[in-house]
Amino acid sequence: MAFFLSAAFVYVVSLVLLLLLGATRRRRRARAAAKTTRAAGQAQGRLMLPPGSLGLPFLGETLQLYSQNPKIFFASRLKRYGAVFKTHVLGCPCVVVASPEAARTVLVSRAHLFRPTYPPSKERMIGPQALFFHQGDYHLRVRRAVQGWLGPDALRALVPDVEAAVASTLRWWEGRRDGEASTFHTMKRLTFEVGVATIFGRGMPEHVKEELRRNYYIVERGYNCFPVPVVPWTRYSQAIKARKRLGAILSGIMSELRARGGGDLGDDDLLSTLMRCRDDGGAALSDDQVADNALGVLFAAQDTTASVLTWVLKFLHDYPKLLEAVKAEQMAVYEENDGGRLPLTWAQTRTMMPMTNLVILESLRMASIIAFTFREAIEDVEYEGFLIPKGWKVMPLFRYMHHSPEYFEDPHKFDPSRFMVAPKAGTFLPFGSGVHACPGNDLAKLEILVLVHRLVTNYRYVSSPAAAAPGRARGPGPAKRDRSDPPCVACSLGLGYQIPPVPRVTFDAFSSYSSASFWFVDADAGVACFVIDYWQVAGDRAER
Ligand code: HEM
Repeated sequence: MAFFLSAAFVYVVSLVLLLLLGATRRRRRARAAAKTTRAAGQAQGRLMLPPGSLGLPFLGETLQLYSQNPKIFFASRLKRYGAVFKTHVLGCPCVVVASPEAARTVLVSRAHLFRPTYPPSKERMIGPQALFFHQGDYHLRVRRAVQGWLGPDALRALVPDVEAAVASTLRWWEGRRDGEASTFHTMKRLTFEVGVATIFGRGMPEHVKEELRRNYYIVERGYNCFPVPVVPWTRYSQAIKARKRLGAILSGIMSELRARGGGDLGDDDLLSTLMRCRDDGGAALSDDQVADNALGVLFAAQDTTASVLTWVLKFLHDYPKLLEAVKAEQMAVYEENDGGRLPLTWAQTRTMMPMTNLVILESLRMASIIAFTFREAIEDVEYEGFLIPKGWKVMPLFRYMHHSPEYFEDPHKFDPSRFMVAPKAGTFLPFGSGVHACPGNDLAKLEILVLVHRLVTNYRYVSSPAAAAPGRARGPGPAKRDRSDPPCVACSLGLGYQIPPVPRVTFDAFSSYSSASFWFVDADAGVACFVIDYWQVAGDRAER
């Protein structure tokens, strides 16, 4: 027996050593390949393109990207070529960068050489004058206005609105029966409410809000569809029409604001802040510019935050000890607020919720809902001896860095305590970096903190027996509160919902709605894929 044990031990140790050796060799080979390419270029007195393959003519490597898990597509090339490589996907030659240094170069230190780039159909849908698509003076001016409005003073005043939106969303969720509302859709309701309060202030009449919501969702449904504008019944055409209606709604609101204020606009929302925004010569933004930016912010704020909220709830559900710790700190706030009778304050969200904050950071890392971004080189750029030609796309891979063992020990483990020590600079970029970094990050965190506070102090997680029935997936959702339960305890979970018939997905456990909607042309399918993927993975785990 002792002999077998020691043989097994020797076998395991040798296997581990061999694996480590293999990984080191692969890394060394990738570095050598990059060095050889660079040296060959230097010898000929010219810059070389980064290593990698441009694949087939026209198609590039798009088929490879779509026919496998994107994570594997990128990981295999990163292993072979190193942290900077070329490829050709979705019709564009592209340089992929996956090191903090390269990401910093593209997004921060030489950001002026790389402009943000989106497909024209997406620009048209959001509004071509929205700040995401610009750089230079116009971008800076609008960004200053948006950033100012999402700064600490504005957020402090916004806490009651976020609390009210959270309370009404949870009340709405509580009343739903199984199958009526997934977590993600419910979180989207919440983020829409908060977005509207932030952009348009408190006084928006309910019927205008409803029109806004109706048209917004039509736009959203068409956002990821193949753009066929001439055929009137496609989702894309419908979305373009709805976008025009949204522009008209905003125009009406602006006229009303002007009429009411006689030109002296109030300052309690983002819309009026944008209307007051002037350039150095004193010229105001046009109504189209204001509308594109207001709707752009609504768009940027919604699915991102709803996605992260969904992941936070999933992780709290999966790690009961963490849930207990989060609940303990939230109950302290609840008690300080006289059993929830007093409103939450900005100061409480900043100082009394350290554990919840760590859970949010770790959820942002694990889910990495914005897996990457795109830029385009506006001239030939030299990076570390390589050429990034003018017009090529550049793709910083955030998720790859967030899941790299080089920067995060045991990266697939959900461990909020890792954030008690700040990560190495430039390795954790859930909100991007540089001139286009997310100005809404504090608002997003505020929404999550307020939701978690309300949820864990008023509800409890339960498992619905219906959820386990064959053909149904168990997902986080509302279960009717059992009045015999002690009040003010944790969160009700356990909705079962019918899985809609959608294509299988090939994501790993930490794919997300946002990336799913990127890979699938249909936004609804994207939502369903996310739900299926996530619960299938949960099921697999339970069987192990
Ligand atoms: C957890 C939620 C969120 C995540 C993960 C997120 C992530 C990001 C990222 C990665 C970028 C940079 C994209 C790039 O460099 O190409 C970005 C930009 C942006 N985000 Fe967010 N975001 C979130 C919530 C919000 C919210 C709540 C708002 C507004 C209320 C917002 C407004 C914006 C805007 C306006 C930009 C463009 C900034 C510019 O181009 O200057 N985001 N976001």
